[in-house]
Amino acid sequence: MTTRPTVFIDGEAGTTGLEIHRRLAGRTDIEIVSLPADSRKDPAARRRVLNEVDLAILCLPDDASREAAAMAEGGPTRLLDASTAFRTHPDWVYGFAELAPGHAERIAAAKRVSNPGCYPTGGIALLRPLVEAQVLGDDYPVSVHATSGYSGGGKKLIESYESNPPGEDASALRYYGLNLEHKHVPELQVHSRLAHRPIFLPSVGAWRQGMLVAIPLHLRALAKPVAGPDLHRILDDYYRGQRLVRVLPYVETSKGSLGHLDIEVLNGTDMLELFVFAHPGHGQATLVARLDNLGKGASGAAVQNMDLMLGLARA
Ligand SMILES: NC(=O)C1=CN([C@@H]2O[C@H](COP(=O)(O)OP(=O)(O)OC[C@H]3O[C@@H](n4cnc5c(N)ncnc54)[C@H](OP(=O)(O)O)[C@@H]3O)[C@@H](O)[C@H]2O)C=CC1
Ligand SMILES: CC(=O)N[C@@H](CCC(=O)OP(=O)(O)O)C(=O)O
Repeated sequence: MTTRPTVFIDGEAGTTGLEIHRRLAGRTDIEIVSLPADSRKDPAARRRVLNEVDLAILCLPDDASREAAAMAEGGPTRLLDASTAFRTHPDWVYGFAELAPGHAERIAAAKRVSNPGCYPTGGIALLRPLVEAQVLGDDYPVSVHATSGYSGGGKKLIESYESNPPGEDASALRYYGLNLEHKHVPELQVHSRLAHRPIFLPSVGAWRQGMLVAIPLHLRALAKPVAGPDLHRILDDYYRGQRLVRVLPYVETSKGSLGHLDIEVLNGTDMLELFVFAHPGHGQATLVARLDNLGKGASGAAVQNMDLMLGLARA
């Protein structure tokens, strides 16, 4: 009889932890280890389990993740962290399997993997192939405009939107991160391989889940003389054969075709869709990523990384 790998979800009662649980329900190739509800925040109980299982998935606030990683330091347990704490840490492998050729294998071999942020998943997926192709110079002044369903804000923001009456945070749509200090900027810059900090303008609104990430480009400012179809071909080649990243057909906007994208289309899936819109006459393009912030933007990516790390099928 073969033993099944054991998996502990630290923070299993939170938004990301519950979604991972839901995705793993019914899986017979792993064994989920849980703490009783009354000891799920007990440091001694967590330390014990964190050193017993094959893989621990940390779905905790940053400080609690750092604390859990310290508890598991030196032990045999492999860690997959959903927080922002280690996403640019040199000892941790960034958990975006489609980042570059061979990257899924790096995740599979790693002892420490950091699951990407939801917004950077879209931004990096669009930028990295163009930087690698030296079409987008690493010094291009990148701006990323993105919008997310409120579940991206975790339990507190969900309660605010779903309580009756709604909390004061529950606006129809609001910009935030206007201090240009959003926690996702470092990973967006590092893993896109940009020389300078991108400007990142996030927004959140009154739908539960679903995310769009848009990057406008002036074609004349690119490092090579390329047109919209070239940008599309680079992305299409880069992600060919990937199960969870789909590059949609090129859209030449001057031909009056598709001029809008809906945000909730991928909800409940782990898919990431990439679009290139360009207007040759104006020399302008918009790259867009669409995803479910709780899917490929969080729990879906975590399960994909878990499968890679444990050598289970599907990844
Ligand atoms: N929501 C999202 O779309 C995404 C979130 N993330 C990241 O995942 C992590 C979790 O986020 P999210 O699920 O949204 O957050 P939530 O606030 O929904 O859940 C966090 C969970 O961690 C528990 N917790 C807090 N401190 C401790 C501790 N010291 N020991 C044990 N458990 C603790 C909380 O307990 P209690 O229930 O008592 O509050 C809660 O259940 C964060 O780092 C976030 O940045 C990543 C990608 C997307
Ligand atoms: C709408 C909203 O508040 N979103 C969160 C990001 C959610 C997310 O996925 O970020 P992490 O992966 O880093 O937790 C924010 O902007 O802080």
